[in-house]
Amino acid sequence: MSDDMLMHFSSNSSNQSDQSLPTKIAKLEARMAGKVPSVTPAPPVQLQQQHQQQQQQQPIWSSVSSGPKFGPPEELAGSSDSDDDNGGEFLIQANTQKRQRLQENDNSVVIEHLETQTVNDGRQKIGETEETKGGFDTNRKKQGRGRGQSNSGRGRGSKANDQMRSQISVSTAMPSNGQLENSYLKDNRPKEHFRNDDRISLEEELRAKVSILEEDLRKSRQEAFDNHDLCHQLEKELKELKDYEQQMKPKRTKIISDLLISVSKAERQEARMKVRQDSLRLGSVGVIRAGTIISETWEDGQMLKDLNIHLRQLLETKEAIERQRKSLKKRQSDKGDGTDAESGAQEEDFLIQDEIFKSRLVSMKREEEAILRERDRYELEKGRLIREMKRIRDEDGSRFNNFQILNHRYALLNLLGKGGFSEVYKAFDLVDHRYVACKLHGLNAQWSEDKKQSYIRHAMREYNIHKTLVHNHIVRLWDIFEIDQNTFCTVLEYCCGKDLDAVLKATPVLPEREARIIIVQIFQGLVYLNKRAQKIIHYDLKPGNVLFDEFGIAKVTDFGLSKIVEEDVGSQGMELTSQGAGTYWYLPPECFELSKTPLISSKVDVWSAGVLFYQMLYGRRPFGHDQSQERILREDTIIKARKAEFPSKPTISNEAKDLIRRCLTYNQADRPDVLTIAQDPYLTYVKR
Ligand SMILES: Nc1ncnc2c1ncn2[C@@H]1O[C@H](COP(=O)(O)OP(=O)(O)OP(=O)(O)O)[C@@H](O)[C@H]1O
Repeated sequence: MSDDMLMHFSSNSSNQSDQSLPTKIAKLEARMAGKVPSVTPAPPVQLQQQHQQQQQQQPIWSSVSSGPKFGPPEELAGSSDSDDDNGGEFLIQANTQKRQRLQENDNSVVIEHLETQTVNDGRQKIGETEETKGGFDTNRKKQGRGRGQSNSGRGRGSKANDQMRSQISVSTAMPSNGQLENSYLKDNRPKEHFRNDDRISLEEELRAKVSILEEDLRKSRQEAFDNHDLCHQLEKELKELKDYEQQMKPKRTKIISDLLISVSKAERQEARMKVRQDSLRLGSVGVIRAGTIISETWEDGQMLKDLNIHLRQLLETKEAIERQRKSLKKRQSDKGDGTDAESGAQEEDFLIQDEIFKSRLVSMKREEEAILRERDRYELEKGRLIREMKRIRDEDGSRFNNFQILNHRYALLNLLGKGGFSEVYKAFDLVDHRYVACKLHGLNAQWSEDKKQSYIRHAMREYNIHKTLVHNHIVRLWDIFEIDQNTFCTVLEYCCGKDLDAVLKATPVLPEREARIIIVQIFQGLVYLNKRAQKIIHYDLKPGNVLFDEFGIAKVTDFGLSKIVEEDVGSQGMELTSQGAGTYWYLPPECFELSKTPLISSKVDVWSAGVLFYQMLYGRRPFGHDQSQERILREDTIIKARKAEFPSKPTISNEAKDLIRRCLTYNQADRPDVLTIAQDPYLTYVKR
């Protein structure tokens, strides 16, 4: 072969795709010499080096795997044709290689063992922290998990693992090509030459990987340790906070109750001061003694005295003017009918004089009416003052007036009022942080055990009915507990507005629009009571049992006399076994039936609501308004209450009157029940 050609081939040999150059050169030389060379000439040193480089440049997966599948790239397969041409020589070489390989086998076993061990070591170490199922797959899973847990871990560990992953994916993606495998086996010589170096570099590579993984593991452990530490620290802080909260709770409670007590004390002082001031104007309670009997009497205040003096003066002046007018008329008639000019002037004088008196009398009438209105206002103020005086007196005499905390929870503040057997206090719930009304039921210590038991049974019945009621127009009952042997407490939703009784005392006649919305709310509460599985008759609907919250929402309260309607009750109602002491002005005729046990139903509440509505509109009750309870019973006032009369003033709509008539239907059988009357168009606010 010429030097030029040799140069050409040697320069081409730098092209990595031609890996069988030595063989080709040998073939060409033989062809040029016209014979097949008996001994293949040793490849030039340059080519040997290139071949070595090619071996080294083979991807890592080819050295990791010792199986034929992972053979060299396809150039080897491409050179197989020419290999067939000098097959004999190749066989000799292959045999020689076989021998060498046998010698090396021992070494390779050692190295393979090492490889396996290194990989296993790596796995084992990883397995110390995470579950290992074996193989790279497991490693991959770990890597995935690690990524989720630590970003830094991803950067370090993932590079090595990505490399491994690519090796695996390439190896699995390689087609199993028999030709390729054979050619690889046949042309295995260069590999044999570099096997040791490859194994060493592989070993180093694996070691590097293992150390990266170990480093990763160390860092993950450190992170886990740090997190554990942090967790521990947070737990400790939480516990400290809880302890602190626990420690502070009584202090906080104390601060809240102290503040509430200060406010309540200031309110008490203010209330007493106002009563003193109002007393000067409106009057006060004096004591009169008649022999050994001491009784209280009301002494009017300056306001009423002044009004009365004014009224008296007005009357006196009015009488004087009337007298003057009479004498003027007398003089006029004595004079007779004059026809001259003088008598004509006198006549005009009389007329003017009379007109002055008449006009004065009219204006005095206006003044008198104003004074009478003032007197009415005075009476209302006097009533409010008397109630407030009574409340203060009750508060002063109450054994719960010293701001006790009941049941470790309810801070009692000021007395709201006193009922027949109970005192109602405004209180603050220190647990739920809201105002409540605590109704303290006191049993008279003088009562027999039987009477006490009966009272408790009665109150428990009320509680059991009331506690199940949850409606916007029914006062909620939150709690019940015993205070001592003779006292227990029910905790109610606090309604800071006045009750309807107080409203009507201050303003006896309400505009129809206001009265209507109040009665609509009461009926909504009643509808709720009648739509439950266990229907309830309130039986004691009256202005004092309708409370208002801060927004003016009306709520029905006091279920002390209420009755649960039994399931098998007929259309006429259930038997009224315990008559109770409902307020007679508001009870229907059937409740006064004494000849037989009355049958009652929700129609009782319909009647009461009718009386309430009438009272709001006309400022008086339809039956027995000025009568005492005792007189109503004695005179059978309600039994005789066949028809309600409607005063001409104030003017009330026919729809309102019709509703009242329906509610006050004398005959119980003809009276609509709650659910029926609730359909009345006057009680619905649907736009038409
Ligand atoms: N939940 C409440 N919120 C605000 N004030 C209330 C509440 N319950 C009752 N009161 C007020 O407490 C006072 C006494 O109430 P209580 O129900 O004991 O009296 P009563 O109805 O007049 O008496 P009785 O129950 O003997 O008929 C009344 O002025 C009432 O307005």
